[in-house]
Amino acid sequence: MTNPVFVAIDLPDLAAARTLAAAVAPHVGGLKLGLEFFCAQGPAGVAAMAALGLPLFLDLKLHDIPNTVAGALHSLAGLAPAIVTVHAAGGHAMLAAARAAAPAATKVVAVTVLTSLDDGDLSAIGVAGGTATQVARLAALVRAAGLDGVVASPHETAAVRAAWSEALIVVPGVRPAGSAVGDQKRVMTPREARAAGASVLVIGRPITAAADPVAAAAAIARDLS
Ligand SMILES: O=c1ccn([C@@H]2O[C@H](COP(=O)(O)O)[C@@H](O)[C@H]2O)c(=O)[nH]1
Repeated sequence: MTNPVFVAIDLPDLAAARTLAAAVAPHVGGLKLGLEFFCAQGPAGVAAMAALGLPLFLDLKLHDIPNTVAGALHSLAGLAPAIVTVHAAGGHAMLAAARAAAPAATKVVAVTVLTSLDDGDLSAIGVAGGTATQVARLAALVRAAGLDGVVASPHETAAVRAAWSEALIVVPGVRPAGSAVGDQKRVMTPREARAAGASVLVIGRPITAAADPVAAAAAIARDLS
């Protein structure tokens, strides 16, 4: 089985990010770079991380008008990320424009409901029906727009998988037993998330903030194997 874990390297410093990524590389399936890294290091930093040789997931959560998102994806094309994210709430036209603008080899997946939100948070921003309903609604929209899959929490993964069998389901909010939950609200263990049907497990702080990140990554890989 390919290792489904993409470690979230949420650091602003290139040297620190490279050192950490190189250390855990034997125990993960890929690297996820997000806004903290990209805003500090830009495309050149991403290219330097790509040189480590692992598949790269560029988690920029693009959310703008279709023309602007398409332009952003054209600008990123030279980095050839394995996976890139946009926000499903951008709507059908934006999602379709994103897929059309990305290289064919790049999987474009859309964030449904952030794993840091719960039903109360959705209600506070005017979304009725709760997280499960909203994820299902947005996953259907994402599929209709021709994307490769979604980002969802482990709690909605089985339902998304049942409705969309070939989806790439990217799952953050993953916490090994005993790990601090932090700002995440919809979590499960790596093994539970995988059993629910996750394609990719995004794991950051349980590895990167561990006293021994290599041991933490190795333990997760062992648990999943
Ligand atoms: O809904 C989402 C979408 C993206 N993320 C990103 O995943 C990692 C999670 O890091 P942890 O340290 O394991 O909490 C982080 O980079 C987020 O930007 C998410 O958590 N939820």
